[in-house]
Amino acid sequence: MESSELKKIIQGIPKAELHLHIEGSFEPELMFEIAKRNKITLAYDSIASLKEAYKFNNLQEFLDLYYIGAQVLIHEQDFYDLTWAYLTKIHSQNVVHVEVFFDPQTHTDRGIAFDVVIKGIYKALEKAKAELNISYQLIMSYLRHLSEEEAFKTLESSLPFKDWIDGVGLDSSEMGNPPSKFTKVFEASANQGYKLVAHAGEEGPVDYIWEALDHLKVVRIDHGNRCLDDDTLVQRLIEQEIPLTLCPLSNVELKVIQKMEEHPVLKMLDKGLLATIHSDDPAYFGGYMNENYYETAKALNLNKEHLMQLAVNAFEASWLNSETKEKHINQVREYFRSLEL
Ligand code: HPA
Ligand SMILES: [Zn+2]
Repeated sequence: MESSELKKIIQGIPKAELHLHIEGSFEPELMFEIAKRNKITLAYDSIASLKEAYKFNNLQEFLDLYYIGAQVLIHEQDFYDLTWAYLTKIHSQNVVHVEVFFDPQTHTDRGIAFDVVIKGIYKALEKAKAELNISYQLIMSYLRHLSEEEAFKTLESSLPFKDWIDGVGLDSSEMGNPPSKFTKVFEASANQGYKLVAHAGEEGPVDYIWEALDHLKVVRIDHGNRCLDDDTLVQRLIEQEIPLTLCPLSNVELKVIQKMEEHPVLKMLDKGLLATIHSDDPAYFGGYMNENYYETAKALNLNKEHLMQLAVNAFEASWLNSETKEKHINQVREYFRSLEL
């Protein structure tokens, strides 16, 4: 397929984004603008020099910069502007449903109140629902490099806003911080009615995916690249229809894979896994949903059937109710049929 035709097809697909860290959508231009109004001096003297620093050898090198960037977010308006910028961007890419991660501890640890963070994010999400017709779910992620006790404090802080939060996740430095470290707080989160997901098998071993399933009882695995190392696990994921939210550009940028041609998503689709594609931290990894679809399709020579399957899988894997899921899936199928006319 010609590049321009492929791009046009991808643009037109109604898409769902299920793996997105709102702090990772912080574009350098907006970061400088917010830093300026909050009278914070960034360690980089220009947008160009900040972008120059976006070269990572692993997850930790990225996280170090991601947490520094987040430090300029102080007021509710900052969180609102960050979220609104992301939502208008994905609207331009025909993303119609999003499940957004936010990391409260990245902010509460610097003295920003939980309610400041969530109110800014929530108001932008509600505006997008009303004005851009984007449906959403909100997922509060615990930082796994911190203790379970600190995660419990975050759970406690979230309770006044329980109606705004749909689920909890687990992110940050994976190696040395296995899912089992958070068994109790995930159980307590489930008791509050939160749905459960966790990053597992991004850099970490296949055992971490098993732990996320067996100890945390998650309904979805974020990344999960490493599952192909274990046939028994693959069978389990297929039988229980556990989705994997893959992030191809992230995987290349963080050297989880050496090049896009090695990305496991096609093998996963061939095996019948519920694999989906998302952007993770688009401001840091060089692309939003369209760019992730495009680079993956180009490198793996994906055809229209594959693209359709990926788009359908994302709605299937979402937390939309079954009627709305069906509606979106039919729209995806109709779109691909219309391309053949
Ligand atoms: O890609 C990621 N992996 C783990 N933690 C994260 N926090 C933001 N992005 C990521
Ligand atoms: Zn992630």
